[in-house]
Amino acid sequence: MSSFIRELPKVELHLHIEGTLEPEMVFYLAKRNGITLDYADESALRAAYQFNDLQSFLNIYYQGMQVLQTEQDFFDLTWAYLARSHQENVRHVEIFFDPQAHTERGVAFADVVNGISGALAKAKQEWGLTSYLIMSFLRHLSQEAAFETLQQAKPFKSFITGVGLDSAERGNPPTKFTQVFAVAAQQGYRLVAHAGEEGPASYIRDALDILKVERIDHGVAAIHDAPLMARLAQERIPLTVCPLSNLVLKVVDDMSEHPMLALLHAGVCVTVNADDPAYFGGYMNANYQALQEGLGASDADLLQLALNSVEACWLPESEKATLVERIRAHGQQYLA
Ligand code: HPA
Ligand SMILES: [Zn+2]
Repeated sequence: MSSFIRELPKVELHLHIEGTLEPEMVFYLAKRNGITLDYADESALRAAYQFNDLQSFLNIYYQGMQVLQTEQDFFDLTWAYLARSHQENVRHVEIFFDPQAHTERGVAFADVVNGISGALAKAKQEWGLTSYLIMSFLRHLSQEAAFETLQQAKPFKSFITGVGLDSAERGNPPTKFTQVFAVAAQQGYRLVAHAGEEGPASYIRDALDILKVERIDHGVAAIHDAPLMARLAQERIPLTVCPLSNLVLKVVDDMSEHPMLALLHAGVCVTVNADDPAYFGGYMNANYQALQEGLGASDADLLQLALNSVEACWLPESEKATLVERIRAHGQQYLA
């Protein structure tokens, strides 16, 4: 790992907190909560992390998170992620959580949000690590279920900045959630959606034009649609791209075929993110490193990607300016 990458100030915009659940914590929480697991030990669990596509990952992902039961569990999970991020010089994060994956199992919405928010507040206090929380609807469930979740979120509105859309993409188009996104916007949530990960470029268009999202999560399918790519570049619509995720879930066959640099050099506001790092082999630094070693990204490319993340994030302009200054100073130190 180069010191350029390690010391680069970073912003993370596409991270599922449940996707940071490391096998060690699965076993620790299972024991604490009196849950028996189907795996003998941590390495047996890790060995089950063999994915062919998004669905094969989601099956393991929803299974693993069943050890998350109490507010303290959500606090500990989030705290471990933030400590790791702080170590990797991540300065600001905008993270997803999947409330329906927990309330469906009988966990209280309040326990989920209070646990996560408590850790976010502590990281801000201790390290100045800033954050926003994004509530993601599961797209394999109905729009009605999403409406119920939006209702449950009402008392916690001050802790939740945005609404997103994740889980199984194919067959669950953005248009399935048109009304609930419109109501969420009226309530003051900012909007994002996963689109164009496994699904077609048309899902990216529909997320923009029908759901009215301001950022696309993944969006790599845009590489197959030249007019869409031109529009993304022209309007500087951010894509929160996740290189190691795309490799592990076989969205690309090899990192050398990843569209990140083609999108970057076409002027699209692409950003680097970890998605579900416990499952995909690495956190932020590992994703930057994969782009450098596997795709041949230069330090100047990585610097631009980090600047794009600041442009794409939801911090107030004054805080963005501070981050831009730090990243540029880092560039001057290394690239002069
Ligand atoms: O990458 C993802 N795609 C869709 N749903 C998800 N839920 C967690 N990670 C993902
Ligand atoms: Zn994701």
